[in-house]
Amino acid sequence: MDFSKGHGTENDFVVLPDPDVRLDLRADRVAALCDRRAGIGGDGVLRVARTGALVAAGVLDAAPSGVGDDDWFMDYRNADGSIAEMCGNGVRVFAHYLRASGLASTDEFVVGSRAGARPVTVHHCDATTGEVTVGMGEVRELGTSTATLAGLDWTGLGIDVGNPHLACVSETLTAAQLAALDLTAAPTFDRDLFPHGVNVEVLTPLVDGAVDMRVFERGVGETRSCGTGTVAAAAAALRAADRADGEVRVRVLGGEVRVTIRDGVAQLRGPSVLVASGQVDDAWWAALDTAPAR
Ligand SMILES: N[C@@H](CCC[C@H](N)C(=O)O)C(=O)O
Repeated sequence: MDFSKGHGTENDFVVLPDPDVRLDLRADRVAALCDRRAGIGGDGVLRVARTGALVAAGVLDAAPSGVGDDDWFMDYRNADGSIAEMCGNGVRVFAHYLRASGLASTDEFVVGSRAGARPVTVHHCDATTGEVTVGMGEVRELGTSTATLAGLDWTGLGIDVGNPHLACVSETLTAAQLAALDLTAAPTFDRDLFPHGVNVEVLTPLVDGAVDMRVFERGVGETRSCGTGTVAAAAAALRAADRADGEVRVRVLGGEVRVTIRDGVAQLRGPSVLVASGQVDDAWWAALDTAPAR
């Protein structure tokens, strides 16, 4: 079984090319692959499959609107094996992988996701590095809510960008205070507003077009970046500054991305790095079937 390993602003993924959907990506197998000590390690898995093949295999009920059977589909899984609708950093790595491996032959194409079609533009690509803009679709505001994280209460804006976020802008928070927060424990949040869980972002206010952000991701824990989270953060930061549209540079632990929001629709631009490729050992993969439940 071939794999590649890549990251977008240090949000890292195991990329599994599986065009015809032969792999059974059970949650325990995904978690084993993402294990940083006993597996390859990653915040998630990106299965590279044809949309039609995922439907035929019963992984998807139907192709999402705007996604054709022959389009490549990013079948995204969180490190704990759960399925999420979208991954903004993942789409950049996915598009870079398709282009670098020759599976995509143009710089503009559509990537399928459970949240719908995500058009990408590959600005630069070689075997190792890429720079990609993703059309992230509609930014839907869900209203104000609160969460407890790092022992503190945060008020934020619930935002749906295909997956759920609570983006908390603190007007008094400095970058140094943000860096000092302990984000090891999972947040508590309003389960009525977020029945399927939520990704929680904490960020500084918009200054000179930029914010600093940290994130606790559903199904993963703290990550060094979250692309959909940066879109939610940008939307919340603009809203806190009484604006709806604009461009925001979002600084995360793993680097920086650029989010543009116009008329409620977002674009995300940022880097991708492909760091390794190889083969998952067949015996290790097969032994997962007899390993005790994790
Ligand atoms: N890291 C991703 C988001 C991955 C999904 C998220 N953990 C969820 O469960 O919604 C990104 O870059 O957007």
